Amino acid sequence: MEKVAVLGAGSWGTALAMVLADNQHDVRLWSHKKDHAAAINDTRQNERYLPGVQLPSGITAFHDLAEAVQDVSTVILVVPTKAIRDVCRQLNKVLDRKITLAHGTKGIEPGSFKRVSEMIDEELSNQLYDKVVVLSGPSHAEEVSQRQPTTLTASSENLEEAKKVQDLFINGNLRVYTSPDMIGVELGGALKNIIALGAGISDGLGYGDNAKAALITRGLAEIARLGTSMGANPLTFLGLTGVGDLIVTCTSVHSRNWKAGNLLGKGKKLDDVLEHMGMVVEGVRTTQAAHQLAESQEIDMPITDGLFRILFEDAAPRDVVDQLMTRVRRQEMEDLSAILNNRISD
Ligand SMILES: NC(=O)C1=CN([C@@H]2O[C@H](COP(=O)(O)OP(=O)(O)OC[C@H]3O[C@@H](n4cnc5c(N)ncnc54)[C@H](OP(=O)(O)O)[C@@H]3O)[C@@H](O)[C@H]2O)C=CC1
Ligand SMILES: O=C(CO)COP(=O)(O)O
Repeated sequence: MEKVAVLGAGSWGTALAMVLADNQHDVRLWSHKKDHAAAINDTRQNERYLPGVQLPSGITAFHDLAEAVQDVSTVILVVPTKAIRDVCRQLNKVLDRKITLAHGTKGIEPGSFKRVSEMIDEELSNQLYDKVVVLSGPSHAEEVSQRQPTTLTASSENLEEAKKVQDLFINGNLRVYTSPDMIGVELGGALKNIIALGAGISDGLGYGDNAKAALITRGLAEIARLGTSMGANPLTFLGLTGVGDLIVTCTSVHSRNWKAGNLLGKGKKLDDVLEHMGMVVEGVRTTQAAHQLAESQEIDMPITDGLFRILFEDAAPRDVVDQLMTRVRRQEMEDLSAILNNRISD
């Protein structure tokens, strides 16, 4: 049994805490809100984020970060991307020894284009951990909390650290693989949220399965182009954290990104949609970041560009679909082939 702190008491932090408790670990679930931590301990439920789910007795909620991380061997960060830097700065003040550091957050920071592990590396004192581990894959909290079969990948530049995280989480309901391709795993998890917004819009507009399959596969093509140019292994995008997560997020009723896109497709305004959601919709900020990143890398990302125009320039979704359908004729794999050829010749 290990003492593990899960920082972020939203739907995903709570579901991951449940897996750890099922595996007999002593789990400290940290909420930055005092009344939220107290309510979790009192009711043994996280009513706001996972309503109706009974929490195992191995989970204790904390509001005081110092108490939450006291004597833990591992810290799992599961706050939204925009909160990562702030929580790391708070951790510097309260951690007093080296721990295994993992995160389950899916995003890219606008402006800096940093992946979550890069943000952590910039903020957290390097004496406190070795290499960050990312835990990612097709995994909605609602199903994990019902102990339905799910798969994840733990990736790190230090595979021993990834294996520690694999050991902590793996059980009969949750199969955890490892991967050395941190860049590919983090980018796949972050970028699929953009395509899921697009899939929701497509459904909201009343388009059918053909359109969604096209979005998923052409979305995967542009994710692979950007990811490969950033140094990822292109094969990673064919795995759980690439096409796997893309499928689940574009097709599941649980997806926050799909739901937000669906409301946009039905004509709702972005601000109203985000207010209505009440949970983080990472794809919105990631669209901004990926749009900037693609421009700086000179990578063609037409779906991401279309999403950017819908979200930030008030473009009409139907017009964006028309523009995507009438682009210049292409060979299906030409851009990715060119990027791979460049990498081989470098
Ligand atoms: N939900 C899922 O199924 C999955 C989510 N993820 C990823 O996990 C990450 C978290 O998502 P999820 O749990 O769904 O999000 P939720 O919206 O369900 O919860 C977010 C949690 O983070 C808290 N929070 C927000 N800002 C801060 C802050 N500055 N400091 C501390 N805590 C903060 C929120 O508190 P408050 O109540 O105050 O807002 C809330 O408890 C995202 O990157 C998401 O993409 C990955 C896989 C699956
Ligand atoms: O990453 C997820 C599933 O793997 C969760 O996606 P949503 O944030 O769209 O719900």
